[in-house]
Amino acid sequence: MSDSDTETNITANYYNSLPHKLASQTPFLNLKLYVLIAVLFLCIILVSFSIFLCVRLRRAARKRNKMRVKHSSGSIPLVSKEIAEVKDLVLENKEKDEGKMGNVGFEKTENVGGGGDLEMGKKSGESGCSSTDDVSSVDENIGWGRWYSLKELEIATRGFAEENVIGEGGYGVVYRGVLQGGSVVAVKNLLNNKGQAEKEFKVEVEAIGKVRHKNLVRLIGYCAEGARRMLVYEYVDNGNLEQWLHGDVGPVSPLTWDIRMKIAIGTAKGLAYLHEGLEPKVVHRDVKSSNILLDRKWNPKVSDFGLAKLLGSEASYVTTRVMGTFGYVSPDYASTGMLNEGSDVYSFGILLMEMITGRSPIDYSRPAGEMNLVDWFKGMVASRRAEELVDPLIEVQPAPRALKRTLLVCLRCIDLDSCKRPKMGQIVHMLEAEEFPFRTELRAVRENDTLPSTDSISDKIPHPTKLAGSGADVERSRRR
Ligand SMILES: Nc1ncnc2c1ncn2[C@@H]1O[C@H](COP(=O)(O)OP(=O)(O)OP(=O)(O)O)[C@@H](O)[C@H]1O
Repeated sequence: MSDSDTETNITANYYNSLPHKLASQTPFLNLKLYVLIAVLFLCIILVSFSIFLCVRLRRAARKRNKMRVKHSSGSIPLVSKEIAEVKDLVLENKEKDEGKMGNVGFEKTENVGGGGDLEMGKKSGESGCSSTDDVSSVDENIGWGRWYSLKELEIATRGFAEENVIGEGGYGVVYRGVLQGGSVVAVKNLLNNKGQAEKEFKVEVEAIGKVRHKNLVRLIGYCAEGARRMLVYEYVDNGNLEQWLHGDVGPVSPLTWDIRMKIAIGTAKGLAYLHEGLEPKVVHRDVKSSNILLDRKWNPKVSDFGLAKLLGSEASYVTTRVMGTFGYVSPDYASTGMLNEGSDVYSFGILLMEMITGRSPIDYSRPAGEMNLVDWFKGMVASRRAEELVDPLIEVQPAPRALKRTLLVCLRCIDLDSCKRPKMGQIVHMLEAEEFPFRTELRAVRENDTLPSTDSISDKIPHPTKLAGSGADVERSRRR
């Protein structure tokens, strides 16, 4: 091979080599190949990063949505982060306790005069829901409300869109919906949780389907299609009491003393109707601030009847599984499983304390002596520091007599002896009556120079945080 041949070969090799190819110009904007490759590589990295970012942001938004309650005005306070964490802690503890409980199984009950199972009133052969055009016949069928088809509720909630989520409870997600006629409703889409949805569904329909009271949230219908169970309620547009008490409302709470009393009295009226105005009577079993919905005029409406029990007159009801929410469950019900309306009265007493003080029943973020509201409350009353109990976010202090009256109602509601607790109807009168405390109560106040019952109550009320571990398995049956 000649020298010139060798040179030609070397040149040819060079032109075929990778470095040369990379350095060669491409038709795309006359860019060199390696520049083009670098640009492409950068683009791929950027696109992947954007996708990753989108996914993360969506996940975070979904998480936030779960914690948040959305409302049309956007002015309703979110529950503060502190409270949310405390709730999580309580839940964690509960879950541990439930774990300890093991598989207790179904609620074993001895019900004297209970309500029995609900007949769903479904026409035989139907798939479960009405269609829009058979509304009138369905109305005849169930009397108090109507069935909704899945399709109707899908349209009302825009396909159960995330932006229509109002909140999420242990039994499912609640959506805001607008029905075809324009009326606004809340749709609770029950989780299909091993028959629990069916149970909650039946209980709610049975307990409040026919009930009409301005202080009880109205159930206007339901949907049962295949395995889907949904409850349709009137929409209450101003959030719930928990949000207003523990959310971020700034230095002054919009809930003045008078508004709080209006809420307390309305709630008491709603419960009095359940206990004293119905046959069989209804025990709510989950009276707490997040179950008190509020309208724009601060009218309260008791909601969430998923744990309610129907008790016939003279009914005594024993359950091996105590239901309710940590901090609100009465000690006697927790330890014996004996259920009567006194359990709701106790929870109402705790709720009233919460309204006076602005504190949660159990708050792990507080110093040890203040974590348990009942203990702290009693201690303050006993050491005659009742004025210091009032929520610092209340700008105008209540009149001493009004404060005394309300504190007295609290203490009577949480009497360890459930028979000594007042009935809800009496509580309404006590809260409304200007002349209450009555002469006898005042005498006791004068004699003790403090509020009556305090001493007798003080040592007896068990620490609610101890309930779950003390053999009384407090089970909220919530299922997150
Ligand atoms: N009829 C309604 N109108 C407006 N908001 C409602 C209505 N019913 C429920 N909500 C809101 O939806 C959210 C979830 O309610 P839900 O009753 O399912 O759960 P919860 O009471 O918060 O928890 P749980 O049922 O586990 O005790 C709450 O923030 C409540 O304020």
